[in-house]
Amino acid sequence: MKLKVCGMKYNPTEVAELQPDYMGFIFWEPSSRFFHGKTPDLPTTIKKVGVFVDAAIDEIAQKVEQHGLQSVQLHGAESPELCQSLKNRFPELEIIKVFTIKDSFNFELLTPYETVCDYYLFDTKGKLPGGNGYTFDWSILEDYPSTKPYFLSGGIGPDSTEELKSFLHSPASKYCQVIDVNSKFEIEPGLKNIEKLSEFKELLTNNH
Ligand SMILES: O=C(O)c1ccccc1N[C@@H]1O[C@H](COP(=O)(O)O)[C@@H](O)[C@H]1O
Repeated sequence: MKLKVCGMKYNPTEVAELQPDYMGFIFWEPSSRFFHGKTPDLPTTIKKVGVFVDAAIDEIAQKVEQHGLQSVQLHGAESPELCQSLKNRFPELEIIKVFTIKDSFNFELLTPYETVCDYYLFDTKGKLPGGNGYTFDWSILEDYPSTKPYFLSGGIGPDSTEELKSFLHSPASKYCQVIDVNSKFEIEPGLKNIEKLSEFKELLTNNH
């Protein structure tokens, strides 16, 4: 099982030393984890993800080039057309389209995105577009109708380990490829708790 650590701000270099598979930088200004400045160079084994919320395609494209992003996480109501345009401009770019879940989810919403994105990411619906720190009922994913790999996200923290272990051994996780963590591994927004992340990574490695 792969790991994405999102919301880099104050200590990305220490996070990179843990060798997660993905590291996310939030390019949505209202976020307390908004990243400005130069992103660090990362080992080639770590994909650099830019997180956007309803940004214009030119802004996304500019950030892809400026920061050498390998992936973009589209966390708003981005259309399938926007995803397709990004693919046309950057054929190698991984496109992760986010869908938020509350008590239930209409999986038909995925259909228009099946051919235009590489991954889905399931997060919990909350007041903010992301980074709310709440989990959703993962058993909803028992009805996942696609074969596209997905990221599991939303409020996953050090206390989620037992629940996560049981999810990862259930059929609902068949297409789950990445566990995405953010606010629950922080000392303050954007400052990640390296010790807790290291323990969590160990758990993921030992379970898959
Ligand atoms: O973290 C933020 O501030 C944020 C703002 C806008 C869009 C996405 C954001 N974070 C993403 O939200 C999910 C879940 O985070 P959490 O575990 O609930 O804190 C994660 O993918 C972050 O990338």
